[in-house]
Amino acid sequence: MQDILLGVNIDHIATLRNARGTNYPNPVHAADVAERAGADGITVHLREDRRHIKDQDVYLLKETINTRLNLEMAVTDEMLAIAAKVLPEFCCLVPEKREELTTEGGLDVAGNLSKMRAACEQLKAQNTLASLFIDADEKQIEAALAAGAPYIEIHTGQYAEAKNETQAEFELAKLIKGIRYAHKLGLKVNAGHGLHYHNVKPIAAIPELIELNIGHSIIARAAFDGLEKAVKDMRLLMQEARLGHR
Ligand SMILES: CC(=O)[C@@H](O)[C@H](O)COP(=O)(O)O
Ligand SMILES: NCC(=O)COP(=O)(O)O
Repeated sequence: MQDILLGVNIDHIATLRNARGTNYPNPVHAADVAERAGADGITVHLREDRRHIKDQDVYLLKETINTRLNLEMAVTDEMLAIAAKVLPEFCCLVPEKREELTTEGGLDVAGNLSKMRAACEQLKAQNTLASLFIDADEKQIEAALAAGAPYIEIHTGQYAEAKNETQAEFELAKLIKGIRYAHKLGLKVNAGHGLHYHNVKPIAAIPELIELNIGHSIIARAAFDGLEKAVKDMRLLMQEARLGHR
């Protein structure tokens, strides 16, 4: 069975940096450590309010990382213009509300098909691989295909925030059904949001998944164990899951 890839989201390195307005910890340094620890890609979310990752971080990361940059952003003219200058390898289009603490759900691609299609066409024209961040919902999966996105990223937040084992199993079953359906339609399928060291294995074990994008839990673990070990430990759990070790 194919290895599953790990995209490390370093947003919250920038959260820590911005807490004091210092120039450390530096997201470029974090990306280097993560890549040397085995990250297959670096993900950053350039939010409209720049609460963590700033524009300069994105440009510097594009120039310095050795794997590939996945730029997460809202579907706005401002962000599409930035993506046209940065030219990231991947661009994951996500919903965004200024008042949200973190991403709360997937895009409504079905309800905004022409806008999503235009964004995917612009990204394709600049040779950036578009990924649409959506819930594991058949209507949204079909809309993502219609929009022309080669990738989707399935939102794992409801699974991650499940209050008990029964709810987690229910959400996991929904994710597996949606991921299998998207794969059958020919979409390349990633997943992410809220994954951590105690809930990642059932998701990593889903064979149709190409990559998991994980950030908050890795950066949190790095505060105690260091970023290199935090990344290596997450990758090990993902690889064990793929080999069938529960
Ligand atoms: C789309 C998603 O789930 C995350 O990648 C996103 O970056 C979360 O936003 P914060 O990093 O601001 O919590
Ligand atoms: N798209 C998910 C991501 O990049 C990281 O999400 P999280 O692990 O910080 O919740």
